[in-house]
Amino acid sequence: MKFDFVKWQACGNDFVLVNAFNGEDVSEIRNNAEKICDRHFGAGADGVIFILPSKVADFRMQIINSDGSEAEMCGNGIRCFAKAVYGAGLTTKRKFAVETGAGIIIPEIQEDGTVHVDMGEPILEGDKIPVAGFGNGKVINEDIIVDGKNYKMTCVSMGNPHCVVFVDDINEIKLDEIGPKFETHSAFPRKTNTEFVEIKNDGYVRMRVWERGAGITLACGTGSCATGVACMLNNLTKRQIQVELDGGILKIEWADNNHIYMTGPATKVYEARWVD
Ligand SMILES: N[C@@H](CCC[C@H](N)C(=O)O)C(=O)O
Repeated sequence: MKFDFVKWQACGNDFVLVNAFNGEDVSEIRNNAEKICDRHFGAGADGVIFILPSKVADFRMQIINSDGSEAEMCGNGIRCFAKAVYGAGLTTKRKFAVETGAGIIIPEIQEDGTVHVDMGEPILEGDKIPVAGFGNGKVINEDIIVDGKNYKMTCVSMGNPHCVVFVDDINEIKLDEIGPKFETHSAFPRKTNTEFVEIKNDGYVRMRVWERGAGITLACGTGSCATGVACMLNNLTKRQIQVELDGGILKIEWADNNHIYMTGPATKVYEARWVD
């Protein structure tokens, strides 16, 4: 397997980006995502992202988690994607449309190098909320028992599933122990990403994440959007907040048009060729 790739990171959430915009066959790369993401025997990444052509948008983005599973959307990834396609000269537009498993997402590269993204509307009920046993209604501040302990969860889909849990002290959460138990809990037939959130004030929260298919990561963009929505649904914050993650800070807004807007950085790390 030989292919060129570019390593990107956004708030420390890191990705191998592969350009297949001209219709290259990337099935072998896709099937080897777990090996490529391995931090000891591979390039090391939280996921592999493919730049693909689209019939309905300027581009299509596909994200494969580090365990080889496919996700519908990736918030940090789309900021990397936006700067990668612009930097590679695949578009001259700074604002464009990207087809994802969560619908059309619109990133816009700002003058300061950050990327402002229209992440679309959050989904609060229906079949995209993967919570069994709670009917099809909204899941806001509902009980869930995980590993014998009762937690209050709010479930938000940004195209991909998120379970947001508010805690008094985030430093007391043993993410590596409890994260996998949420991910594979029977309440979530499609598994879930889980965000633990401590409210600092009505405009600033601290969040740590256990990602479906990737485990502990330094940041999650869709998870930050879901966190913002959950904060606002529970009347804990204003509609514009900053989410402090282990790898950086994201600005999240739930606007009057019901769209979520996310703003944050994305940085190229290196270019390389995989040869094995
Ligand atoms: N880190 C991403 C989310 C990646 C996908 C997630 N693990 C899933 O399976 O849904 C982000 O920044 O949104």
